Amino acid sequence: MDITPERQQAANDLVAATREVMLAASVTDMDLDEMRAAERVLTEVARMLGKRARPRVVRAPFDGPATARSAGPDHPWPLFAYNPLGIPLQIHFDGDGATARLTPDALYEGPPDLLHGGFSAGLMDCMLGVLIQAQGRRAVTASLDLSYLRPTPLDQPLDLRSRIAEISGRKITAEGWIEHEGRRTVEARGLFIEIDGT
Ligand SMILES: CCCCCCCCCCCCCC(=O)SCCNC(=O)CCNC(=O)[C@H](O)C(C)(C)COP(=O)(O)OP(=O)(O)OC[C@H]1O[C@@H](n2cnc3c(N)ncnc32)[C@H](O)[C@@H]1OP(=O)(O)O
Repeated sequence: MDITPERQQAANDLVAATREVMLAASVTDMDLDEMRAAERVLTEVARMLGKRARPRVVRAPFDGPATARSAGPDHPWPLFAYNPLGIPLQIHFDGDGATARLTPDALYEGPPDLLHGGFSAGLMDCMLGVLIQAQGRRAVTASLDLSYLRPTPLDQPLDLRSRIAEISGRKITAEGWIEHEGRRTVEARGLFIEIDGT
């Protein structure tokens, strides 16, 4: 089925609403009966949506980040607009770098009141990988090293950054970091290998 702009917007709105439900379901303190009632509604919604489904989540076009990069820093590329499990990011490209701002909520908690380190790794993989994709290169992560320098808080704005460090043949090294109030909490360095593919 063709993805018209209206359909794309409806799918993105549905995913955003699902994310709200995920957060609400995780932190709700309702009575037992209310929780059961909510569960019945959600099960019904899942049945309704599943009546006609594709086997995989919709893929955004490969050249989307490159198009956003050519349009300039005021045209961010949205990540995980079709998948409520991903952490939604608006990635801005500026020359050889990328930036994003995120305020992680309770869904992403690891240690009490802090961002789970696995999510930090996922965010860094995305910031590095999408920056490479925005240069028109098809590459996969071969290795990703992280240093957790200090705790990363929830419910506070975080700045995410990435830049290309080196390109040598098929090997692309990129670096990234997460900042809170101007101090780095996480640093990452990843090796990406260009692959053939359409
Ligand atoms: C259709 C496709 C769509 C794709 C969309 C992409 C955009 C997505 C963007 C978002 C992405 C999101 C991110 C994701 O989620 S990507 C998903 C997670 N990553 C993977 O699943 C990758 C799995 N691994 C592989 O497929 C292969 O191992 C690759 C392709 C990486 C290399 O196997 P290949 O047989 O091709 O290469 P080679 O063995 O000839 O090695 C070549 C060179 O690389 C060096 N080397 C290799 N591995 C390592 C290592 N671990 N550490 C250090 N160095 C390593 C090696 O020494 C050699 O160097 P040199 O001797 O030449 O100096």
